[in-house]
Amino acid sequence: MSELVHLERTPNGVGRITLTRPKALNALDLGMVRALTQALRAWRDDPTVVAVAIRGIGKDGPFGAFCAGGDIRFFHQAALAGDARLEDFFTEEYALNHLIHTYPKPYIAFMDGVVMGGGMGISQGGRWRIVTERTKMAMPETNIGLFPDVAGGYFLSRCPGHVGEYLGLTGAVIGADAALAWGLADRAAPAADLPRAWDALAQLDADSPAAFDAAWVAWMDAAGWRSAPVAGAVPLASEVQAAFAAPDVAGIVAALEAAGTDAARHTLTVLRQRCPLMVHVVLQQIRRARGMTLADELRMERDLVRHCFHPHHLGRSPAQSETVEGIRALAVDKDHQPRWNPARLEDVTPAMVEPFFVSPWPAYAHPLRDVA
Ligand SMILES: CC(C)(COP(=O)([O-])OP(=O)(O)OC[C@H]1O[C@@H](n2cnc3c(N)ncnc32)[C@H](O)[C@@H]1OP(=O)(O)O)[C@@H](O)C(=O)NCCC(=O)NCCSC(=O)/C=C/C[N+](C)(C)C
Repeated sequence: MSELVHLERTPNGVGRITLTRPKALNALDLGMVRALTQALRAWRDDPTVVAVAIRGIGKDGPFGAFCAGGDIRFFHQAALAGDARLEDFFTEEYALNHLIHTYPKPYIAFMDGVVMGGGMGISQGGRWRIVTERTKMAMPETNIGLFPDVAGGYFLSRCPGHVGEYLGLTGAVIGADAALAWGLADRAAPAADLPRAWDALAQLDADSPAAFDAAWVAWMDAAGWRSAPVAGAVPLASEVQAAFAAPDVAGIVAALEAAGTDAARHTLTVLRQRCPLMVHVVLQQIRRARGMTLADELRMERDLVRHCFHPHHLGRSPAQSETVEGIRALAVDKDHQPRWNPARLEDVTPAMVEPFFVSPWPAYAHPLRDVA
C-alpha cells in the first residue's frame, strides 16, 4: 500500500479515499495507482460496501487540490534511465481508469482545485463528479509533448460538438460552468460545503448501492448543488468551437485566422505553443475515439503512449522523445522553452503521425488485451 493514499471504510459501508501528496498536487505515482486499484477491487467485491468517494489534500488541509495528473517528474527520470516500471505504470493506470468507468457502485469524486491529466482519469468515469468554484480542470498534455490519455480520448470525444478537440489540442483550463455544460461534471458545489458533504457520506443510511445513490442525490438536492451551468455562461466563443470542426490542423489554424476575433487569436497563440507533433496526433486520436468503445480507446492510448516514450519510428531514442522534452521544460528545468521537433504545426507530416496509430503489439500480446 502507499503512504500517499489514505483509505478508510466507514461503518455505514462507504469506502473513502484521500490522496495525501499535497506538495506535488497529489500527482499519482505507481504505488498510488496500485493502492487505488487494490482498494477499489476489494470494495467492489465486498457486499457491505455501498459506495466509494475520493478527494485530495490541498496545501491548507482536506480539499483545495484534487490531482495534477501522473507524476511527470518520475516519467522524465524513468524514461531517461530506461526504468521498466514506466511501462507498468501506463498499463496499470489505464486499467484503473477502466475499473472506475465500469464501477458497479456509486463513485463520488470531489474535484476541487486542480484536476488535470491523471486526475481526470480517476474522476471522469465516476457516477458523481463534483466541481467547485475552485476547480481548474484540464487535459494539458500537449503542453508536455504528450496526448490526453487516461481515457481522455473517450471522454473528450463525447463532449458536445467539437469542444473535445478544442480541449485536447489546446489543453485549456476550464471551471465549473464549462465542465457542467460539456458533460465533464455532474454537480457544482460551493467549496465550503465539501467538509460537511464528506461527513454526510459516513452518515447516509443505505443497504444497497442503489439506495445509497438515491440518498446521496437527495442530500445534494437539499444542499442546493447545481446540475447546470449558470444561465448565460458561454464557456467557448462559437467561432472558436467552429474552427475545431475543420478536417485537419491546417484547417483549424486557417479558420482561427479567418475568424479574427480576440478569442480566436488567443486560441491560435496557445495552439502554437503546444507540441506541434502531438497537436496533430491528438486531433487524430479524438476523431478516431468517437467511434470506439472505452476498452478499444484505452488500447489505442496504450499504443500511443508507448510511441511517445519510445519514438523509434521517428528515428529517435527515448531521450529524444517530445514528451521527455516537454516535461523537462515544464517541470525539471522549468525554463518553459520546450525545443519541439518539428518546431511548427506546418512542419508536421502525415508520415510522422500515422505510425503512432500502429500498435507495437499483436492483439494477443497487447498489455490491455484483457480489458473489455
Ligand atoms: C498548473 C499546475 C497544475 C499548477 O501550477 P502551480 O503554479 O499552482 O503549482 P506548481 O507548478 O508550483 O506545482 C506545485 C508542485 O507540484 C509539482 N507538480 C505539479 N504537477 C505535477 C505532476 N503532474 N507531477 C509531478 N509533480 C507535479 C510541481 O512540480 C511543484 O513541485 P515543486 O514545488 O517544484 O517541488 C502545474 O503544476 C502543472 O502544469 N502541472 C503539470 C500538469 C500536467 O501536465 N498534468 C498532466 C500530466 S500527464 C498525465 O497525467 C498522464 C498520465 C498517464 N500516463 C502515466 C499513462 C502517461
